[in-house]
Amino acid sequence: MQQKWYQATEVEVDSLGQSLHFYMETIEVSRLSALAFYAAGEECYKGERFYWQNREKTMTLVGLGHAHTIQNNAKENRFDAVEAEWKNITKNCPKGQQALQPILFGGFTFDPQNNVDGEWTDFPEAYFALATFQLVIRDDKAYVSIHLLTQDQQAEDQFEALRKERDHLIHAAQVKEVKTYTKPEIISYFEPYKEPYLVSIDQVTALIKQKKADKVVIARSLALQFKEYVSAPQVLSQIIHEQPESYLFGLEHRNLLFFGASPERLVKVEDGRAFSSCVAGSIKRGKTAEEDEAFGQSLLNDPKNGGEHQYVVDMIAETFRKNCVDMTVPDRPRLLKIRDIQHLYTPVEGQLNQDATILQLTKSLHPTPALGGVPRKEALAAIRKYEPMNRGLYAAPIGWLDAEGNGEFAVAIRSAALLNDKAYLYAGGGIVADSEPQSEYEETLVKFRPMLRALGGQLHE
Ligand SMILES: C=C(O[C@@H]1C=C(C(=O)O)C=C[C@H]1O)C(=O)O
Ligand SMILES: [Mg+2]
Repeated sequence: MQQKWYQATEVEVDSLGQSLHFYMETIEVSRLSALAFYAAGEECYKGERFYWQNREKTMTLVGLGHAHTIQNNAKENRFDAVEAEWKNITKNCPKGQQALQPILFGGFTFDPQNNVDGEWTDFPEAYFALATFQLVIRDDKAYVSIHLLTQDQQAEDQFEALRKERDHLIHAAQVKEVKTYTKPEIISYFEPYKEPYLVSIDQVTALIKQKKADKVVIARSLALQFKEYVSAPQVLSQIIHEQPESYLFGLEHRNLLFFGASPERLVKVEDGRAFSSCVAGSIKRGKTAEEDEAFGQSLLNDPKNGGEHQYVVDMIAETFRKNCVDMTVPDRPRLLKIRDIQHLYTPVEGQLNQDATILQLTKSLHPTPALGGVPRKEALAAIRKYEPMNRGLYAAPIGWLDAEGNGEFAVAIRSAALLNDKAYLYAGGGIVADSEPQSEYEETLVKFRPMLRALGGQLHE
């Protein structure tokens, strides 16, 4: 017999001035493939799906369909607006049982001041969804929830139809053979701003030498054209197999899938404890264990990378100091090794103050000097001036929160936007006074690699 929980609560959605009823039901199901569940939504829920898995693989989340979206273009107010609306919707939700929590998933774009047209045109500055069908796999248990927000007080028929649809989706995910997806076939590969990028590194280091900023993260993109349409499950399956040691994420908005495999946590909140990670300073992996070790040691001892890293530690530690008690920050970084690259890494944690929340921390932390720079204002101005693109969700916070204030946001690097038969990959690096254009360029090539591999390409060394 399946475990089953059903709840109905009344909420007010202020922005619409409406009173809504929130019906939800959660069942425990035998473990199923999260990707197969995602793929089961291919026909009916394209454009309204999301996928998430944390680094430790202890939490996997899939959403199909939108029971409700929270989106806005409220600039610096966007974090508060999302928080207020989510609080309103969930204020009558029963607390205490993690498995029954409705989850809000989405992201905040990197820079709401950026209006450069392209693949991110029309993408909201804050874009979050509560899924109609939510799959959560935690500690080897799988739960599927139905969420329905409606004005109807009598929604039994509607809810019954959703139960049928849920059973159909679970069945499809459980019985279909595990599909093996082929890699997309690339027909053209284009580095749109290679020359301007190299020039901009010199311009930014000049700016830094004139003491107008200390560090600025400059990024660029790579454009791919495929032979034919590429599907979301097809690319997600590649990163699931190829990047197991990273956060994995996919978020659909209309015909765009933003996806990636990031090693970097922005913030996690669990039962009142907050965690962040400082990840900055990079070197490639060695071809042998010995070479890898030697590269790692040289990264740990390199003053230029150490400088890039320290700006991040100082800023995240300062933010935690303001929002937490019992804060811990190790004295020196260690190495974070992932498939294609090694980074300097310093974890930070603390006990959250009463009034601090995951979205308030996200608001304060974004962008950290790992993605923006120091000072923040000057760095953002330099990015707007020297980066001829729109980052969209690249380098931005992406993740989830529940009704009790738990949640996690990753920094959406090692990421790409897929639009039908085209993809745009993004990568950047921290520029400090002694950065050199050619080695920064090569660092971005290494950072493109995870998404390029997933999309069927490879780099000429
Ligand atoms: C900006 C990126 O990565 C960031 C920059 C790093 C660096 O310059 O050393 C390292 C890790 C990330 O914080 C990216 O991957 O695009
Ligand atoms: Mg770097």
